[in-house]
Formats: sequence, structure tokens, C-alpha cells
Amino acid sequence: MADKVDVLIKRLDPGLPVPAYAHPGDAGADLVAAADVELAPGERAVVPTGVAIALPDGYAAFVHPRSGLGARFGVTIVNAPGTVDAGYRGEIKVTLLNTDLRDTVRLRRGDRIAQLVVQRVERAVFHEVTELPGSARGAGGFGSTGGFPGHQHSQEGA
Ligand SMILES: O=c1ccn([C@H]2C[C@H](O)[C@@H](COP(=O)(O)OP(=O)(O)OP(=O)(O)O)O2)c(=O)[nH]1
Ligand SMILES: [Mg+2]
Repeated sequence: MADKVDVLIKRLDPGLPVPAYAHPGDAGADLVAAADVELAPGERAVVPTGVAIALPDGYAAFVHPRSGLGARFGVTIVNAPGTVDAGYRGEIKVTLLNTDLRDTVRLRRGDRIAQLVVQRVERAVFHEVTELPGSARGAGGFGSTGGFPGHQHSQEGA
């Protein structure tokens, strides 16, 4: 059986369910909207979920978009994945964005709008140096390996 972690949860709206995993083995527990929301094309809104949590030290929760909302309606999360810190006791909120150029999206209270992934996280101890150790990648990034449709691979500008 996979590792499990106990997370305290407080319902701020007793009429709504606590986050739930749809299937065994799912990484994300679905979060619901605590209010109706209407998003015009290109519009975003901070949507309450009706829950607050207390994570153990050494954990964080990440608010991920749902692929179905993205594929069907173009609804995503502006700051995906949102980070819920272990010390945060406020309501979890989701900043939804309607990326569709034509259609307004209407979501109802109780609709599943995002999914919460709880993960262990490390705290870094930053050691300042003047030179970093070399690596195979070096400073290449932002498409340095090419592979874009219709474009030739180029080392320039990497
Ligand atoms: O999608 C999100 C992202 C964040 N939060 C909450 C939990 C998190 O612990 C807190 C702060 O988030 P973050 O550090 O990303 O925001 P910030 O803009 O840096 O605000 P702050 O200055 O409060 O840290 O807001 C959410 O409810 N949903
Ligand atoms: Mg912050």
C-alpha cells in the first residue's frame, strides 16, 4: 500500500464535501467550488473551495488544474500548480482562468474545479558559491534541444 499522510481539514461550508480521491491510486483529491462562478472569455476569478487544511511540517499541497475542464472548456489555473504551505490556515482558493476566446464558462457551486496533490517537500539550505560545478546541460534551456514543429534545430540563441 502506498504511503499515507494524515491531513487535518476544516469545512468552512458544511454543505460541501471534503476533498475526495475519485479512484484508488489517484494523486489528486478533487476540490469543489464554494460559489457559482461565471468566466467570460479571458476572464479569471479567485474561487473559494470551502476548505482549510493543516499539513504536517515537511509537506505542501499543490492545486492542479483538471484536464477535463481544460480540454472541454479551456479552463485552467493562472498560477498552476498553486502552492499551499504547511503553515497556511486560510481557505484554499483556486484562481481559475477561462482561456477560451469565444465562450463564457459557467461553473456551479459544488462543481469539481481543481485537484489537490499532497507531497513531501524538502527545505533547501542555500550555500552561496562563486562558481557552480559543470554539467552536461550547462546553461542550455528554453528550447536549446530543439524539436519544435517546422523549425530546424539550432544551437544559436540557446
Ligand atoms: O492556488 C493557491 C495558491 C496559494 N494559496 C494559499 C496557500 C498558500 O500558502 C498561500 C500563499 O501562496 P503563495 O505563496 O503562492 O502566494 P504569494 O503571492 O507569495 O502570497 P504570500 O505573500 O502570502 O506568500 O495562499 C491558495 O489557497 N491557492
Ligand atoms: Mg508566498
